Amino acid sequence: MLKVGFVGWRGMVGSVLMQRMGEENDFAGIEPTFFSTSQAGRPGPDIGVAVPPLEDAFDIEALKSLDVIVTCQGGDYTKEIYPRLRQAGFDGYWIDAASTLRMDDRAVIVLDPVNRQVIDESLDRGVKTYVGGNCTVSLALMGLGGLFEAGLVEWMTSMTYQAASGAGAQNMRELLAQMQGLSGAVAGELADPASAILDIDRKVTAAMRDGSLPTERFGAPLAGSLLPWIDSRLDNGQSKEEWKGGVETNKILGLAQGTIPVDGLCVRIGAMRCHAQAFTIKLKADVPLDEIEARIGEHNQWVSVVPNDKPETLAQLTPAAVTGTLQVPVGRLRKLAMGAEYLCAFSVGDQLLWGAAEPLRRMLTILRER
Ligand SMILES: NC(=O)C1=CN([C@@H]2O[C@H](COP(=O)(O)OP(=O)(O)OC[C@H]3O[C@@H](n4cnc5c(N)ncnc54)[C@H](OP(=O)(O)O)[C@@H]3O)[C@@H](O)[C@H]2O)C=CC1
Ligand SMILES: N[C@@H](CC(=O)OP(=O)(O)O)C(=O)O
Repeated sequence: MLKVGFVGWRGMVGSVLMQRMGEENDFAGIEPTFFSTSQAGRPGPDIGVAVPPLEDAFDIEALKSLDVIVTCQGGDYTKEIYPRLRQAGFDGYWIDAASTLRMDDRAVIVLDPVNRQVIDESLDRGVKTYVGGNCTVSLALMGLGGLFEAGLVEWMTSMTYQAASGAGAQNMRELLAQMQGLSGAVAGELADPASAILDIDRKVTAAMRDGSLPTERFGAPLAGSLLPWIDSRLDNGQSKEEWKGGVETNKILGLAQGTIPVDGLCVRIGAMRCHAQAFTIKLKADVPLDEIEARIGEHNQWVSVVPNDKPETLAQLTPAAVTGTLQVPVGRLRKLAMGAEYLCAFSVGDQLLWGAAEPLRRMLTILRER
């Protein structure tokens, strides 16, 4: 039985991972040990069977004794522990949610419905480091995998609408507190159907600008607004989040860097945990729309094609409809006015499931079943 250590299981991504592993009965086939950077000695999680107290996540000797380490603890932890652990002789598998090692030559980015072949070949070659992809990248490939698999994509832009959860649990709370602040600023007017909408708008705008909303996490009001910048700036003017779109897509697909250019703008919006993306896809040929829909819809069991009409779109293609599910609907499929090889599409996906925890859970299953 595989000895598996879990680090970061208490966090938001880790909790979703624990939940999914419970739902899929994944703990049955492994011998789990739970670690913490701050709670060593405290009771472990409730996984249906007794588990020993939490171990110290900085204890290299304890970590070294494992076959597999799954970490959702974050990049700082990976930066500190991974090199020390490998140097100390750890030869087991390292499965990680953080971006730190993604572009490292020793690591494979895992998204098995899309790149199972890359994963299997890497396992055969003895690769021991497997990292989940950036959430928007994984969700784009889960949705449009059928087009990439058929070699139809010449280039793609992704304009994102990213949820607060991508920035962390505290950011989700801050978004809600901002919403509360805005509605509180006009509570009286909202209760009075006769109040003037321009008065309401003026007060809401004033609340957004007068510093009364909490902005410690996002740095600016997100509720009632949006933030067209995610992560740090690179020298070429891209944000780091935008850079990941190109480099991670090609790496996941097992292609040389730059083979399929992918770029766009990444924008934070006031959704809770579902990322959405609007794509412009330059096809290599004028493929009919029904063939495109078939290729997208048949690629994996989680993707679905939403008919390009308003009622179906509002019912199926929104964060409200998708959140908490593994579904990745793709809709608004039509050829753009630029020409028959220019396709647009819109997709939505839960960024904590396929965007973070699910690829890791499935990588552990692949190891367990080998
Ligand atoms: N958020 C996201 O959407 C995505 C995140 N990731 C990666 O996953 C990493 C972790 O992200 P995320 O899960 O959002 O991080 P969290 O901040 O939710 O959790 C990280 C760690 O914080 C510690 N912690 C301290 N206080 C608490 C508390 N009250 N409740 C729970 N945990 C607490 C826990 O470690 P301990 O037990 O050691 O104290 C926990 O494992 C990120 O750094 C990123 O690298 C990857 C993809 C998406
Ligand atoms: N940066 C993403 C979330 C995330 O954690 O991404 P990454 O795993 O690439 O650091 C967002 O803000 O929505």
